[in-house]
Amino acid sequence: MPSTTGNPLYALQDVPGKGKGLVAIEKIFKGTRILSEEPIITIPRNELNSERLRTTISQQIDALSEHQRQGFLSMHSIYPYGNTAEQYLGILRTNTLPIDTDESGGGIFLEACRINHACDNNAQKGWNENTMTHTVHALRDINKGEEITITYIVVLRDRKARREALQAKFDFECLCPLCSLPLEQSQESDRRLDEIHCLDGVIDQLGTEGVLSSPLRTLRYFDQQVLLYNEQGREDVGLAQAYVNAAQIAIANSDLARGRIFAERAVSVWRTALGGDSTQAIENGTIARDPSKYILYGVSKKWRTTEDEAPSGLESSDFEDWLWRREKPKILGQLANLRSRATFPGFIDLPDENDVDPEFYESSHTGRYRPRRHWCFLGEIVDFTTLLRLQMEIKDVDGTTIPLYFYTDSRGSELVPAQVQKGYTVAILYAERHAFMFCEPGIRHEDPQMIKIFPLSLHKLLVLNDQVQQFSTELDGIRMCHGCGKKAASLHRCSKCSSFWYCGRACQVAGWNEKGHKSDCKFLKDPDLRELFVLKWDEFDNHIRFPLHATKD
Ligand SMILES: C[S@@+](CC[C@H](N)C(=O)[O-])C[C@H]1O[C@@H](n2cnc3c(N)ncnc32)[C@H](O)[C@@H]1O
Repeated sequence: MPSTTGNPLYALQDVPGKGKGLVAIEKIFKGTRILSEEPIITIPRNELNSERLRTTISQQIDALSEHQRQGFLSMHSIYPYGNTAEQYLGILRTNTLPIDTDESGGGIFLEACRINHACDNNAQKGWNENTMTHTVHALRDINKGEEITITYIVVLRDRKARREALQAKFDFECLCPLCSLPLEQSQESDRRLDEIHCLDGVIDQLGTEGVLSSPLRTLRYFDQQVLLYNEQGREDVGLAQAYVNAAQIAIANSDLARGRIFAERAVSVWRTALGGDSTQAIENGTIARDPSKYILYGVSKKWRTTEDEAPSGLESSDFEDWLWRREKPKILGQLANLRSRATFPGFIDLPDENDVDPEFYESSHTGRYRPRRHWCFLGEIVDFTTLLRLQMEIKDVDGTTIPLYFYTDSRGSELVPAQVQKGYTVAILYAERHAFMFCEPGIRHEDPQMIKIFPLSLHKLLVLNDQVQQFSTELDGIRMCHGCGKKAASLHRCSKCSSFWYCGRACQVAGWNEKGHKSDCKFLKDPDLRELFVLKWDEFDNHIRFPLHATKD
């Protein structure tokens, strides 16, 4: 049967196991508006009185043309009925699509309501408040003879959750390609969809605080969501929203270059999914043209760039690294850098102990979460006291002072008193943010093997790190002499710390006396400190512990 509105793109046909459905009668290209339709019946938004609701709906049905009435009555209902009023209600409950106006919250559309569900839907439904119509757009190319499908589920979760929701609300078992994947692939897809959902929760919780006080961490979430959408092959409203969020965070932090690109990408997805005349495409188009129009523009100046600062000529993966502010993966043979915020995060960037922060954790094949990589919090002891337990005030790389409480079995007395000194630096593996009942958030330390105190200030440690980066790194067999700065292949290393290299005796003396190696050598002799530099922080097999070199062995 051809479309009742004379739309040449599809026809209403019997679809085995699903009743009727819309089927493409010619190839429909991605982004095509498949239909744009006004409701024949609208459901009042604020009518709570069921009697009045029934009357309003009956009046609308009585006013339908014969053709519309036939169409309405032929729609599927999953509810049994004993009289006409119940029959109408059953059809409405099975078929209503959302409308977003002050007066009405949903409605019946002669054609759009005939579209069946698939969890890997090839089309997107949406209410367009500018045209006051329900629209359906192709999310990908749809072949002639292929059924047009939308999703009935607002948040797409794992297969089990989807199955339960569809059974309960629409009384059918979904056998779409996504639900029919072999077990292993289905589990992979479940993991991705659940992770996207979990990230939505984390992002909601962070709210504007995430945009301003920990923008990089929040941006990582959107980055991860986009990667997951791409892996899943979904280009829908969720992906568009992730780009909108990324644009907002960039622009709020004055990064106009990235803000514009994210907004452009959002517009492109909104256009495909909802059309160029949708409010979403129009509003984000305005931001893409002039990102400084965004209301939160410049609330922080942290990432300031101008609109034309985007690099040109980069390989696509390098461009994405730039766009998402990803830290470059280390070149093999390079040393870990203690200034890397991904590996040595400040307190604000640590995972919250009550969340499964996807930047730090991933689900393993056993279904449990495990760290994606190792990380280590560094903080300098500003003060400490022992009342019931050892407690410290420590200052992180951002200068933020936070409490550290020892909840180890020995309540901190396992530490040698000489190690616990103001001005020394505490390193805590896999640290997480803890909300204490009695004071501001900090770190609750439980496992004695996760902590180490280095006898130097955080500033000194970072300066030493810079030296190590310069003088310990080998590139193509070449190192730099710590004494004179000359680069050569045949240098001799300091036999005490094995970390710095010299042309010969004279350079070693110069390094020792004039360039501070006399004191640095003492610190670098500590194998745990050296391990901080050589550990492969990005490769997680098992948890590491102090002493680090023993873990490695
Ligand atoms: C809004 S109606 C869709 C149009 C309906 N097939 C018809 O003939 O009018 C929703 C109903 O269609 C059927 N349906 C939709 N998607 C389906 C699917 N993927 N598999 C089986 N039945 C489906 C279910 O009976 C569901 O309650």
